[in-house]
Amino acid sequence: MQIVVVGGGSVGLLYAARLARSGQAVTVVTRSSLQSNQLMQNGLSYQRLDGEKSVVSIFAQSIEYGLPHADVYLLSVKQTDLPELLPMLQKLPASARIVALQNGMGHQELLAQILPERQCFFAINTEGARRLSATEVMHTGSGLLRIGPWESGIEMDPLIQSFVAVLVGSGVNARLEESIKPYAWRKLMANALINPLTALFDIPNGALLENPQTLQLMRELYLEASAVASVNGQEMKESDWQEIVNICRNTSRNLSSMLQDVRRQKRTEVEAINGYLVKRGKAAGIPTPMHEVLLRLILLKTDMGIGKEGGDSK
Ligand SMILES: NC(=O)C1=CN([C@@H]2O[C@H](COP(=O)(O)OP(=O)(O)OC[C@H]3O[C@@H](n4cnc5c(N)ncnc54)[C@H](OP(=O)(O)O)[C@@H]3O)[C@@H](O)[C@H]2O)C=CC1
Ligand SMILES: CC(C)(CO)C(=O)C(=O)O
Repeated sequence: MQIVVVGGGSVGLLYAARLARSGQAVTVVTRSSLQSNQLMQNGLSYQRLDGEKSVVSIFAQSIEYGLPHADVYLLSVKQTDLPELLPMLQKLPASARIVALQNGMGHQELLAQILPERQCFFAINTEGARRLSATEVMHTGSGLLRIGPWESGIEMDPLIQSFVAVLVGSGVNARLEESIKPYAWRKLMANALINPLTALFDIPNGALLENPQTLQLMRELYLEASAVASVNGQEMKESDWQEIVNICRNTSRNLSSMLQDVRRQKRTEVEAINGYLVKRGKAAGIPTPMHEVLLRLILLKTDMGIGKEGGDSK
């Protein structure tokens, strides 16, 4: 099976490394030719959860040459970068399958505008990853990669079934689901609690659980978001709150993707996460003042360049 990972960031490099390490035909499509050249020359350095390091040979090319032929395209760019890929995705042959693994919401609607439902699949990832440089990635938290169609009722696709089997064979904790939508809502809730707080306070995920104040903030944000989820047909249970706490615990060393963005002074996904909850809340007449404040604080923090660090060597 030919696999293309679009986006050589934290998550893209994590899965590319694991697939390539087990001998799969995988190509990383990067934004810059500098990164693709470095990957081709130096290989991809991958640090496992247990600390073991290895360098994996990998194919890479820059997006300026378009998308190479593949059976499955794993889209691991941010929500904010998806729109610019749409013209290329629209030209893919009908046999190709897309798996979009963005956090937040909005990607499903975008892809549905350009591709038939039978070509589009979605992934919800609770694994933690951190790109250390253009050619180095570290696995920072254990989790699960759920893959499936957005809604149930779609006949299972053999190519996607094989893709999940290939991931599992590569040691990835991957699972095929009948419908991703309920998981996407639950992941949205988790990201709406974890990401902006870790980005604001510049702390790893696990630190949120160490202070009763942050835990209380998370709980109140959860209750606000649950009301929005409920009017959208997603009833949250106490176990869903527990699951968010578990994600925090299992990725305790991880710097959330939003904190990584703030540090690198990149646009964050806050509009697709807390912003989405605020928008859906407004449409249903449900107040979401805490999510609205977080949304504005993160936008401000990025605008003002607060939290910037040296960044990686990309
Ligand atoms: N990091 C984590 O632990 C987790 C992240 N996620 C989600 O996974 C998704 C990816 O996140 P993450 O890996 O952290 O993000 P990163 O920003 O680390 O990686 C995204 C990569 O996509 C590249 N890119 C952007 N546009 C293009 C393009 N047009 N063509 C080719 N490459 C492009 C970026 O290049 P450049 O750097 O040059 O901009 C960057 O390398 C997000 O939706 C995130 O929320 C989910 C779970 C955990
Ligand atoms: C799972 C989690 C919270 C890991 O940090 C994540 O999705 C992110 O950072 O965006």
